[in-house]
Amino acid sequence: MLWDLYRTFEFDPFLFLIGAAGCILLLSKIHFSTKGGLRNGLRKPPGPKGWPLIGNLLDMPKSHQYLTYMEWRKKYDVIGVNVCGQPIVILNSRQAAHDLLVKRSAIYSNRPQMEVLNKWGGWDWTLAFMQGSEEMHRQRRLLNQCLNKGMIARYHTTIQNEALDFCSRLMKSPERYEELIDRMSGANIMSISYGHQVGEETDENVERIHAVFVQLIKLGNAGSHIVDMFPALSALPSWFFGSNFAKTMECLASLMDKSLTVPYFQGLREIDLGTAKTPSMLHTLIEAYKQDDGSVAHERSIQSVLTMMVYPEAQRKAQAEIDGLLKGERLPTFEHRKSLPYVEATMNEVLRWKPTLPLGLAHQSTEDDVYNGMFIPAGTTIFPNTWACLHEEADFPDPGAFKPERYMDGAKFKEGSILAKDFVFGYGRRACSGKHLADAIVWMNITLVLAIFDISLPVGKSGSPIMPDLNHKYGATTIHHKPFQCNISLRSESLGELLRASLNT
Ligand code: HEM
Repeated sequence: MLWDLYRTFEFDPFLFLIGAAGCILLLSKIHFSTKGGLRNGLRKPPGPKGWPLIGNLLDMPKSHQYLTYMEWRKKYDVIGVNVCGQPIVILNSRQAAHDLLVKRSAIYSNRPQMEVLNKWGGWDWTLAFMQGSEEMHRQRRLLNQCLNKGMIARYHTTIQNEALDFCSRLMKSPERYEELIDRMSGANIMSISYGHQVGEETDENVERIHAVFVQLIKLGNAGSHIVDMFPALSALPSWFFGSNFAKTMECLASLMDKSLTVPYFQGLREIDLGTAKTPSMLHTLIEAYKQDDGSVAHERSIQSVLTMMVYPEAQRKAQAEIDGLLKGERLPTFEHRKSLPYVEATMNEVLRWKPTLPLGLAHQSTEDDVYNGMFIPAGTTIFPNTWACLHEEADFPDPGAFKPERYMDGAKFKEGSILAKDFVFGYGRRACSGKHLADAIVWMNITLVLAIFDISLPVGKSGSPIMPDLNHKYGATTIHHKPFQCNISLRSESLGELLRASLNT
């Protein structure tokens, strides 16, 4: 990056002045926030000691941060660090996450400034990275109107049809499972948001969602870039941070612009022509803004394939439950959800085992606060360590193992079980707006795939099964499985017939 900087930088007195002003602001911010007084004998949240001015910059892990924070948790469940003057608090327990982000949601529901994404990456219209404002409340209200729990039943038919379509494509080309999961996630978003049916094989809207997601992984969470820590630096042109960075930003901004406008106008045209699929959110809220977050649901679906392959016992139990209810004569629908507790437990474990957003999305506090004698100043960035909340040995013995049985009481779903969905979709007033929709999409796809297919490990030349690498990659915000091979085959010809027949009805 420095090399790019030298190559592209030519001395410009105006830029020099801006840069100098930025540095002064930066130093004064560091000076005042590290000096920031503690009142009446209150203490700071504990954490590694750090250095003058840069604070804990050198202590911060470069990758898989949630695991390092879990290590630190052995000493403290609420950790305070300070990176170049920016106070950061990491909530390492269910109790702390609930106490602050849910119970005190009124003052912990801002987002840290995401200058890089919002200013250069064209994300300023997306709710997820918006700071508290009238527009943010308006968007949440609109989304809630379309996606509250009671509304989701309106989309059941669409979700079921997309899942059947996915299964029929999977039946023809099982080796393309990953690409097909991508298509299915995008297709759900497109039809539910805009009433737009995606094309036969490739669809530019779905491909765009995927491309945005790939760029986003590179950029990541709050504080991933120096400009997010010191917003004054955003007065500099993007090329100041390297030509690659500037190109990535340009590409992301153009993708984001098209993601907003292309499907929106396509949807309006389809409504006008009467060719739109209904019901869609666009139908409900012609003027509403839309969110493209199918990518997270995508990773959930991939992980369910992975777990079913590596944990065949869980797969067999879930299939036995489905067969016991439907006798191989019908395919599951949403009506069967309550009668399939082991499938529910399996889904809960898929969500818990490797939460896609292990540190959620960062929140920011808007008022000074005191928690258990610790002073948390306004403007603190708060990371809920969702991974730690769902990997607590006391709550989930042997937390690294995939065990749906944790939630079972005999043949019933155990009352009072800790539900992963209370954590993986975030907390309080900024919790995921699409959580009920995502819950329905993930359930339907897991259940149909279990009902129709067997997923197994591929066999190598020596005749022994090839185990996938279960270590995951961690982008700046999200967990990703490493590529793996698997065998997906129809459980029986009659199930294939049932699938073909349901596609024709
Ligand atoms: C399995 C799939 C999904 C997971 C695990 C997930 C998870 C999350 C998480 C952890 C957050 C941050 C919550 C917080 O700040 O505390 C979030 C925010 C958000 N999600 Fe999702 N999400 C999923 C699917 C969806 C879908 C399908 C949609 C849209 C239909 C959606 C729309 C949003 C929006 C709009 C926000 C921002 C809310 C705000 O900042 O006020 N999500 N999601």
